[in-house]
Amino acid sequence: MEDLTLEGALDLLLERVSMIEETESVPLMEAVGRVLAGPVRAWHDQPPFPRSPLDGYAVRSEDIKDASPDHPVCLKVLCETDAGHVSDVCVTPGTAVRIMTGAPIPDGADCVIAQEKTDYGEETAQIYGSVPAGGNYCQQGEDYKAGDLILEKGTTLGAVEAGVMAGLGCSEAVVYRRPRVAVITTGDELIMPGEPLKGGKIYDSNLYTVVTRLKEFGAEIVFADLVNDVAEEAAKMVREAAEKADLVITTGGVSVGKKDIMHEVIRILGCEQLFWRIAIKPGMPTLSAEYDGKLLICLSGNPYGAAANTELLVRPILAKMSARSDLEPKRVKAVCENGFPKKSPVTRYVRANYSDGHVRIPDGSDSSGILSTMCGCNCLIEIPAGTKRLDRGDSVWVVLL
Ligand SMILES: Nc1nc2c(c(=O)[nH]1)N[C@H]1C(S)=C(S)[C@@H](COP(=O)(O)OP(=O)(O)OC[C@H]3O[C@@H](n4cnc5c(N)ncnc54)[C@H](O)[C@@H]3O)O[C@H]1N2
Ligand code: MOO
Repeated sequence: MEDLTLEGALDLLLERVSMIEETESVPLMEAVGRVLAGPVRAWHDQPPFPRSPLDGYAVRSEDIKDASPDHPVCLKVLCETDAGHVSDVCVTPGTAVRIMTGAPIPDGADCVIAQEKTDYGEETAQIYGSVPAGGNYCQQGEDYKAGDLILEKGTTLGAVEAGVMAGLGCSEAVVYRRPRVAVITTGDELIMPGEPLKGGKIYDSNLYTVVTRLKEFGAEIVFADLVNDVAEEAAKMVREAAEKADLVITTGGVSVGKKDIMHEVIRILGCEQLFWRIAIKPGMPTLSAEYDGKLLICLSGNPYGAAANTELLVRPILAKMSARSDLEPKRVKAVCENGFPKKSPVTRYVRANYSDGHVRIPDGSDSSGILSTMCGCNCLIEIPAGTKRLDRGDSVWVVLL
């Protein structure tokens, strides 16, 4: 099993999950990042009426065709119409309606002249220029027409899509339910941030890295807790978490030490083990099983290993469950701006910064146990198994975070 590649591990995991088909209606304000469960069609024209794109006068182009600063045309101003109000007057030969940006253009007018090209008259207005028919005239439905397909089923809603739906009059969006994920961190050494630091203890950082990243991927976190290195307790917690979740992620306790309890947890739960060990670093001892029809993915406890494998292993699973192609890992080619001296007996993923075709490895330790040097990084460099070293100028694949 040690020859299992990342792709092989992903195949084993992905074949056991499917897209969540359940749907729900959510307030549009909270719908960003959610996936539309059906197409959105317009039920009215946008804009719903012809409107003025500027402040000026709604006129008949015919009336002002010969107007110029030297030979102004004088029109009778019938009334004023502002945005949000409808005027029932009709612009007839020799007349105009004072109009503000966004107001409906009254019948009879076929163009709008900007107020800067007039004397701003209230009773009568001197017009100093001409506008062709249809000039400064936003047609009803120029954005979209009733019946038009506005957003396709499967669209991941962003801020712009939310605005477009709001423009249509939607206050809710019908979307697929989010994947429910449980996160459990294991280790006698762990204490929660906020508690006093005691001898031999460290703060639990994985719970925060993994939970917050999964939230960024759109998961609903239904369970998040830490547990001591006691297999029975951890098994109880996994059982409880799996009742609520579609997917259970744990960190720690997967290697070969006496306290690496996750192997025992799997036995206690009577799980089908899918794999243990992947030929990647970090994350070599990753363990996976299926429990009660749900995936249990046990990541390495090393903080960088947990963070990197949340990207490499968990993210593609959530992409599939939530039908979010925008979550699929993106790989690009880049040229190294600096080198990496270590050998890579297995495929290695090194934290780095990608910009404009170039990639730079940060100063400081690349160790699996160290997280701080990952701050500000936006990619993982994939160093193929068997590579002796990376040099400046080498071309590499990077996985964007
Ligand atoms: N004799 C061997 N020892 C180890 C091997 C091996 O092949 N033979 N593999 C090493 C590799 S590679 C890895 S990766 C680690 C994986 O260990 P575990 O996943 O079992 O993780 P732990 O031992 O529980 O923790 C590792 C490290 O990370 C710290 N940790 C754990 N959880 C958290 C957390 N939630 N927040 C912050 N830090 C955490 C923990 O204290 C350890 O220092 O095994 C190697 N050993
Ligand atoms: O596989 Mo471990 O996460 O390298 O250090």
